[in-house]
Amino acid sequence: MAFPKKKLQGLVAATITPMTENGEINFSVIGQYVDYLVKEQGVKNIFGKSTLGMSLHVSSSVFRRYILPGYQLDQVIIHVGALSLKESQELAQHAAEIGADGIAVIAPFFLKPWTKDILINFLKEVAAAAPALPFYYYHIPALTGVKIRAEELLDGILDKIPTFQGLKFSDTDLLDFGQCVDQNRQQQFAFLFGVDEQLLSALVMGATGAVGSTYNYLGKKTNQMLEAFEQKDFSLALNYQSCFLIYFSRLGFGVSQTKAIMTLVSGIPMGPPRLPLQKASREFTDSAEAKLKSLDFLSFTDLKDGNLEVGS
Ligand SMILES: CC(=O)N[C@@H]([C@@H](O)[C@H](O)[C@H](O)CO)[C@@H](O)CC(=O)C(=O)O
Repeated sequence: MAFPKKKLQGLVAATITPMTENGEINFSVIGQYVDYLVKEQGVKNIFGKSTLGMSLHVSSSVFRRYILPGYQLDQVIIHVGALSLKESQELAQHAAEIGADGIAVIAPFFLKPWTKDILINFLKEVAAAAPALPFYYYHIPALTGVKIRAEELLDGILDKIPTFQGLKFSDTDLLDFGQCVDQNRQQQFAFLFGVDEQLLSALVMGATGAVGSTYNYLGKKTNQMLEAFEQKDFSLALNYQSCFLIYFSRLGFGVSQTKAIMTLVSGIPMGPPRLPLQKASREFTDSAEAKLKSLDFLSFTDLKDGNLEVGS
């Protein structure tokens, strides 16, 4: 099936769901948030109802707000995985109704599929509920507990799911990822990597884009890494990735931490997560703030020379 939309590539921010202090969705800052992503971080695609955005806790109607005209987003992909097939299908239909550019689905994670064929049959039924939308499989075995290799799943997938357009691969198994790319080159799928700390390695393996939490506040820097990679300046690209590894992985990447970091960096109040997740502690926020200041966060000076000692 041919879709009119251009291929999803480059960076895709897994959306954070802004909330008020009492746990309601804070619709009033969504416009500001989108503006920040596009203008300050150079990130024009979003992945809604993401893991980071507390997918199962948040209604899909929230994403209507991201699809308003004038927001300058290229693509809004909505994750429609749920606890039952019927619910996933309803979410898929809803995504189509509100004008999403694509849907993504994780493997069912409570009563789990145990073979490739069972998983494919499930995904096929969800995809069929939104036949005009590109479909992406969201592979995140550490959270779903479904360990079927992505490479196995992709074998012959277009015969079953004609709307299949790509893979969001949130796993550290680069061999599996590389095989997915290698064995499907002719298909022009989007191979979107989802472990931000390893993006450079995934680019080497053929990633065509990335979906992740850190692109909310590190989008600009990661775009510079993509550019360095494109220019074959691998040493500079490695400096960006190392800077990320050395400094940011120490801060922590959970939902609460990401909300706290994003609030500090963007100035947009992201609020607390919903239970059972806990708000980042005061200690975390204070130390993150000090760390970001000491890093001269917005400039990351001296990267070009490989000097990673920025304010450490
Ligand atoms: C488990 C998890 O949340 N992984 C993140 C990564 O972006 C992750 O936060 C990052 O690599 C830092 O560890 C994404 O793959 C998840 C994501 O895109 C989503 O929220 O749907």
